[in-house]
Amino acid sequence: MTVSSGAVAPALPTTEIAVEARELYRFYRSGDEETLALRGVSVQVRRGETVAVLGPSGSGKSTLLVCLAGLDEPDGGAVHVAGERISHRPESERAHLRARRIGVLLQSDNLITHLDVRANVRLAQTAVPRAGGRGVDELLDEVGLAHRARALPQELSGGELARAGLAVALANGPDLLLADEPTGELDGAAEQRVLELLRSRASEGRGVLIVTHSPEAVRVADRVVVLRDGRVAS
Ligand SMILES: Nc1ncnc2c1ncn2[C@@H]1O[C@H](COP(=O)(O)OP(=O)(O)OP(=O)(O)O)[C@@H](O)[C@H]1O
Repeated sequence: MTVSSGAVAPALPTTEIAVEARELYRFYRSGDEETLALRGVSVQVRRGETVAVLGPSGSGKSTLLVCLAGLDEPDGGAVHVAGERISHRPESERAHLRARRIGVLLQSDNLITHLDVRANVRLAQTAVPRAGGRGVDELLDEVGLAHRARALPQELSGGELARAGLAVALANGPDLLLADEPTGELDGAAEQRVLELLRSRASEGRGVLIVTHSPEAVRVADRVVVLRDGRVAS
């Protein structure tokens, strides 16, 4: 594991890059107040790589993650996922790219409340009916939730919800997995299992970026990017 400036190395062919963000800026305005959440952040995750993003509360970690996912638009800079630009495009195009290429796990969960766990995972696969993908049962087994397949989200514990959310995020076989505190709700054994799962997905040639405070997650990461005040700390 190395600590990185997050700087972008321009020489890699785009086929080797899961996500590349260049000089991202994001300003939030409420009334007269302006918050500079991202101030020129450049980050790259290669295929096969697990990157942990650390930083104090308010340093811009979640903002970076939603900009990489195309869930929010940066005010400046650009994001490319698997060589395709996701920033500064209509929401429908961003959603289409996300459904095919990206798995996202946010702190607020990504489950639809009136569908059981199994149906939630299946729904996330509808954009990618390609052969060779993992089936719903295999995914639920991998996250240790096969026995809760028929449960509704509100019937799950915090740790089970996190793992169901992860199964949904992995359901489309993403080139890029973006996860905000994927192990925050998990005990030691469950955390190990999830971290091993993320590592195994990276070893298949996917890029994995996790926002985390967990020392265990930092330990398994190939590289750490530290944010401070909306900038990559050097
Ligand atoms: N929708 C919003 N409107 C206004 N300000 C926001 C909004 N979202 C985030 N911010 C502000 O932007 C800054 C960065 O927030 P962000 O959530 O990205 O930080 P973080 O590093 O993820 O924090 P934490 O570790 O506490 O989750 C903070 O000052 C936050 O208050």
